[in-house]
Amino acid sequence: MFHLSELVFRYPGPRPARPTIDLSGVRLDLPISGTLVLLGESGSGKTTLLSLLGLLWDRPAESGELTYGGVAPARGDTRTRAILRRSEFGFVLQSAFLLPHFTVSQNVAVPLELAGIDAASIRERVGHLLGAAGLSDLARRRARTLSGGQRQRVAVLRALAHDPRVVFADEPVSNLDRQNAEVVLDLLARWRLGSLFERQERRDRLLVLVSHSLRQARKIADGEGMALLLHEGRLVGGRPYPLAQIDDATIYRATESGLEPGTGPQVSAAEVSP
Ligand SMILES: Nc1ncnc2c1ncn2[C@@H]1O[C@H](COP(=O)(O)OP(=O)(O)OP(=O)(O)O)[C@@H](O)[C@H]1O
Repeated sequence: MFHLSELVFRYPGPRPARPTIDLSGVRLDLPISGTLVLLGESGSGKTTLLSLLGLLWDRPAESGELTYGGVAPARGDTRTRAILRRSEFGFVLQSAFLLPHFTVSQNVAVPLELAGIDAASIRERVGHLLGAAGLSDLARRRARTLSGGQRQRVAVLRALAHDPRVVFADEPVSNLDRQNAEVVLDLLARWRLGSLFERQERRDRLLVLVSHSLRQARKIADGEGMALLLHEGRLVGGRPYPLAQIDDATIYRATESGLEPGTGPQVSAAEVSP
């Protein structure tokens, strides 16, 4: 469970007029299950909120509280953040930060090595993942020689390799052609639902997804899922909505009229517990 309470965040540097993320008055409990889509116009704070949830900022929020599994790493506690990130989370960020001089296999193996898994099991799992992504032929290629689409597939495998509890994906298919996009979406869905690793439990993984496209988000979430709709760093309606209850007109109304949390867009907001 993520728990957020009154979270306010500003980037360091010249103090902007308003915080980048302003969840004053908002308390959220987000279970580790299903898909959580961060929606909103460009600059609304989606990537920033994703990086806060992913504990990528060693500088904590300006005020408020964020805990994961009951743990709130203290200011400056970079070690706890790093341990949680590498054991519990996987990241597919906008630029695929692969290790350029490592091979494809070595890149995918990184989280498994960090987890201290034995060499034979790593080889087996990496082979399985490369096969699932159609990358077996490229196992020995240096990452720097890959195309953009290949690189993104490797980045997704690396994010999923240790079967993390939460995967954060920031526009994971926005720069991909249809074929590569299908592969990436399929891998994310199979990880979440367990079939990628023959995991029985289907409901204990969370995909946090940033997307510009409601249609794409719906597809990835498989018709289910919750959405946080951001506008200028604030949470429209002050709560998550079922993805199925949001349409493009809702997003347009919310972002055009600058609705404050609480006044909400015209979604039929049945009390929702995400
Ligand atoms: N490292 C940074 N330092 C200072 N300001 C930043 C930084 N990163 C982002 N911002 C600012 O924070 C605001 C929110 O940015 P963010 O990237 O979270 O938005 P977004 O909704 O993900 O946008 P997009 O859809 O265009 O990716 C923007 O005004 C942006 O200029």
